[in-house]
Formats: sequence, structure tokens, C-alpha cells
Amino acid sequence: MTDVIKVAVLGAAGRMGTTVCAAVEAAPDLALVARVDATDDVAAALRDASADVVVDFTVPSATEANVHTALAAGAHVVVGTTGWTPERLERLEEALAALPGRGVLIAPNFGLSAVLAMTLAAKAARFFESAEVIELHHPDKVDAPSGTARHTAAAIAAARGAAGLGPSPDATESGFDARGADVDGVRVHAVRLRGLVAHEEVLLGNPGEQLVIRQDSFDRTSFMPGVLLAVRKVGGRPGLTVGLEHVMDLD
Ligand SMILES: NC(=O)c1ccc[n+]([C@@H]2O[C@H](COP(=O)([O-])OP(=O)(O)OC[C@H]3O[C@@H](n4cnc5c(N)ncnc54)[C@H](O)[C@@H]3O)[C@@H](O)[C@H]2O)c1
Ligand SMILES: O=C(O)C1=N[C@H](C(=O)O)CCC1
Repeated sequence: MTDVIKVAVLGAAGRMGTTVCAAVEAAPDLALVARVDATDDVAAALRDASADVVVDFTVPSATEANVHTALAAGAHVVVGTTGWTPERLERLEEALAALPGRGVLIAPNFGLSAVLAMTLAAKAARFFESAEVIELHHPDKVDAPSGTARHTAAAIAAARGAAGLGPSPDATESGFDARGADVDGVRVHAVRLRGLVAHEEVLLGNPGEQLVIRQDSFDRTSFMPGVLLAVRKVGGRPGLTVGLEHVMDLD
């Protein structure tokens, strides 16, 4: 990688893509070499751009193909798009095994407050009988529950499992629809409300006490320090990294 990191952005016309392009242009050590969106030929655009790092903020249905296209073009990849199922991650790890030195960093949330909230929730989870997650987003979001909430609930479930905790107590006999989605045994509730950007609350309960961990992204600029950190770090992390916490010295 040269001194200045050449960056191409996929989904450049979207809410996040627009903000990422502006952040890259404002960073002295980065150069924006391509803005690519749905009507472009992604493979041709990336071949022409010769980017060091490709950043993907597109849609869950397009992101997997985009990442493989970016790898074929010779770049490292930073991904913020949601929709990365275990099967998609497995296929990506297989592809990366054949590309030594190449890195992909996927983060469900680049907001520092969100990463810290997830990390704290996972640390606290083993001390509480009950755990539920509420995520709140703008109503233009196409997927639910959010990638962040899935990641949070999975981390809570893993911590509870490691501590030998069973399921959270729940006497519900009817109206299961009102109890939210089940992510690895943790209930996740999704709110969609005009005026919101991205917010999450983790509720942890014991007899006579509650811990609430809440984070709020009021503006998409909140994701930019995390995105730029990932762009700067991904070239030094061969293979697949899932979660920004791994480049924040939190693990
Ligand atoms: N990781 C994070 O911190 C974070 C933060 C915000 C949003 N997100 C996620 O990022 C994704 C994008 O969110 P958004 O609010 O910017 O959405 P958006 O709908 O505003 O933007 C998506 C853009 O991708 C473009 N696009 C669609 N298919 C494409 C393709 N094949 N190639 C190139 N571009 C394509 C669309 O035309 C659009 O401009 C979502 O999955 C969202 O959940 C993640
Ligand atoms: O606006 C969105 O869409 C967001 N998506 C991510 C998610 O699903 O967790 C991160 C927060 C914003």
C-alpha cells in the first residue's frame, strides 16, 4: 500500500455512501478514486480505479457479490452493509484463504458508541437473569432486526452460554408476535420511526435491579471515525475480521 490510501466507495449515492465519500475526501492520508452506485458496472469501475481499499455501503442483496468483485480487482475491503449470514461469511473465508495478505473487515456498526455498547453488554450479560435488546431506526431501513442488534444479541447469548445461564425467564403463553425476534434465544425488538437515525438499548435485569446500556447515533457522521479507522487498518489484517472492536484494542 502507498502512503496515500486509494479508496473506492460502493453505494456512493446512498445515505452512508455520500457521507463516506465526504469523509474520505476530507482525510489527508486518503484519496477518493471512485464513486460507484447501482447503475454502474461495478467490476469495470473497480478495475479502472485500482483502489487499495473498497468500501461497501449498499444493500444486503448486493453486498456479497460486490465484496468478491472488489477482491477480484485486487483491493482490501471494508463493509458496513448488513445481511452477512453465516453461509455468506463462510464463502468469503474460503475466497480469502486463496488470497494471502488480503483483508476484509465487516462491521455491523462503525459508531464508536455502538461498538462500546455491544462490548459492555457482552461483558455484563453473565451477571443478569434476563436480557433483551431494543433497536430503533429510521423508517427507510430495509432490514430488521438491525445488523447491530443481531451482533449484540449473539454476543449476549454467547456470554450467557459460557456462564452456564439458561434462557431468560418468560411465562408468555400467547401473543408470541409481541415478544420480538428470537436471536440465539435473546429477544430483539425493532422500532421504525421518522426522525430517528440509529439507536440501541440493551436491558439487563435481575430481581430488584436493572442495567440499561443505550447508545444513539443522531447523525451519520457518527459512523465516520470508525469507517476511516477500518480503512486505515484493513490492509494490515489479512483474512476476515467481523466487528470494529477488533481494531479498537477492545478484545
Ligand atoms: N455498519 C454501519 O455502521 C452502518 C451504518 C449505517 C448503515 N449501515 C448499513 O449500510 C447499508 C446502506 O445503508 P444506507 O442507509 O446508506 O442505504 P441507502 O439505501 O441510502 O444506500 C444504498 C446505496 O447502494 C446503492 N446500491 C444498490 N445496489 C448496488 C450495487 N449492486 N452496487 C453499488 N451500489 C448499489 C443504492 O443505489 C444506494 O445508493 C445498509 O445495509 C445499512 O443497514 C451500516
Ligand atoms: O441506517 C441503517 O440502516 C443502519 N444499519 C446498521 C444496522 O443494521 O445495524 C447500523 C446502524 C444504521
